[in-house]
Order: sequence, then C-alpha cells, then structure tokens
Amino acid sequence: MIIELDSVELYFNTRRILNGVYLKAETGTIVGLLGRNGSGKSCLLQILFGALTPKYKFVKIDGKPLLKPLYSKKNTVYLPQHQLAPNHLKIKTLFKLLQLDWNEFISYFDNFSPYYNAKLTTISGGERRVIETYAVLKQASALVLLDEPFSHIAPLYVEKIKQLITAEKPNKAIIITDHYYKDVIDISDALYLLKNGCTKKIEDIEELNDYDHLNVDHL
Ligand SMILES: Nc1ncnc2c1ncn2[C@@H]1O[C@H](COP(=O)(O)OP(=O)(O)OP(=O)(O)O)[C@@H](O)[C@H]1O
Repeated sequence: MIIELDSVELYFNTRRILNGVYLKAETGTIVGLLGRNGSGKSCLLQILFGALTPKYKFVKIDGKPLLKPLYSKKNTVYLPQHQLAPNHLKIKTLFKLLQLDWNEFISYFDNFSPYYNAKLTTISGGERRVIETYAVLKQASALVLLDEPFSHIAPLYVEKIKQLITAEKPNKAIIITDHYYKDVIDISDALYLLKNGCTKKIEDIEELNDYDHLNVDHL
C-alpha cells in the first residue's frame, strides 16, 4: 500500500498552520516526521487519520483518491500524543479487549509483570505510554501513525519500542513523529521536516543543519 497526503491547508481562525504539505508512506517502510514544537506534526497526523478536518487536503491510497476519513477504513491505527485508553480500565481488561498476549508483552517488558491486575491510573505516565504504544503496534493494520511514542519513556524501553516498531514494519506503513530525533532517525527509511507549514523531504541528515533545525554532529 502506498499512501500519499498532499496539498494540506490548515487554519485555526486566520492563523495558517499548514500549507503545501506532501508526505508519502508505503508498506515496509518507516517514515519519520521531524519539526519543532508547534510546527504542526500532531495536526498533520490527525488530518491524515481523519480526526481533524482542514480547509483542504488530498489523500491517495495506491494512486486512488480517498474520499472517506482514513479511520473509517479500519485499516489504520493511531497513537495520539495524549492518553489513548480510558483511565478506569484495568490493564488485563485492555489486553483482553484488544486480544493482546500478556506473556508476549512480558517477554519484552518483564518489569511490568506485577501490573496485570492494576488500573492504568496506578502506573506511571511513561509505563502507560509503553502499554499504549505496544497495543497500537500489535493491532492488525496496514498503516500505523505514532505521535510521540518515546515521550516520557526510559531509554531501555525506548530501545524495546524501536525493536517492536521495526519488527512490525514488513507488513505495515508506519509514520512516526517524536522529539527524540536520534531514535526517529535510527529507525526511519524516509524523513520529512515540517517547517513553516510545509514538509521538506530530507535526503541526507546533513540537510537538517542547513535548515537550522538541529546539529547533526550531536546525534
Ligand atoms: N485546536 C486548536 N486550536 C487552535 N490552535 C491549535 C489547535 N490545535 C493546535 N493548534 C496550534 O497549531 C500549531 C500546531 O500544533 P501541533 O500540536 O500540531 O504542533 P506539534 O508540531 O505537534 O507540536 P509539539 O511538538 O509541541 O507536540 C500550534 O501552534 C498549536 O498551538
């Protein structure tokens, strides 16, 4: 599957947030979306998913225009920047509802074994992020949108999440954004920088220096 998002125009009142965006993702690849705070990365993922309606957007799947929101096709999963699962839920209930294998999860994250009966509210924000990201990655889907999966997560867990994302890649198209640039760049096959409302495809990470965005020598 090849998905393309083109010609996005997003305004909040008269403030223009996005214009002239192009982004392409295909099965078997991870696309990293970089950009400063407030550049519009989360809005862009919401627009692609269909949760936010801009003034204009054009989405194509395998070259054909998509006229319905992507979420209605049920082949896309989206990890939003903020909490995904309801607070009152027990972790074991979440695993049951989403048909996730607890033992497999524990094989990656053995520190979580005491949490099976716990409510999501009783674990830390970072631990919750690990569970939500795992749940999203393990769904059968063609397209995965990940908004800041590494936020508030300990480095050891970041490495495991990176392994899981890479393991899911062969059968999925994955779009990821996070401020942990090094981790995004590590696992991405293609990179886009979002700046001044437009995307720029980054062919060589040295280009990020030219855009005054980050010092690649520090990566
Ligand atoms: N509902 C809204 N109403 C008005 N402005 C909004 C709304 N949602 C987002 N914005 C503005 O749009 C801009 C882009 O927001 P967005 O959350 O997409 O940025 P981001 O690149 O994901 O930032 P961060 O890296 O800090 O998460 C920001 O300036 C934000 O304040």
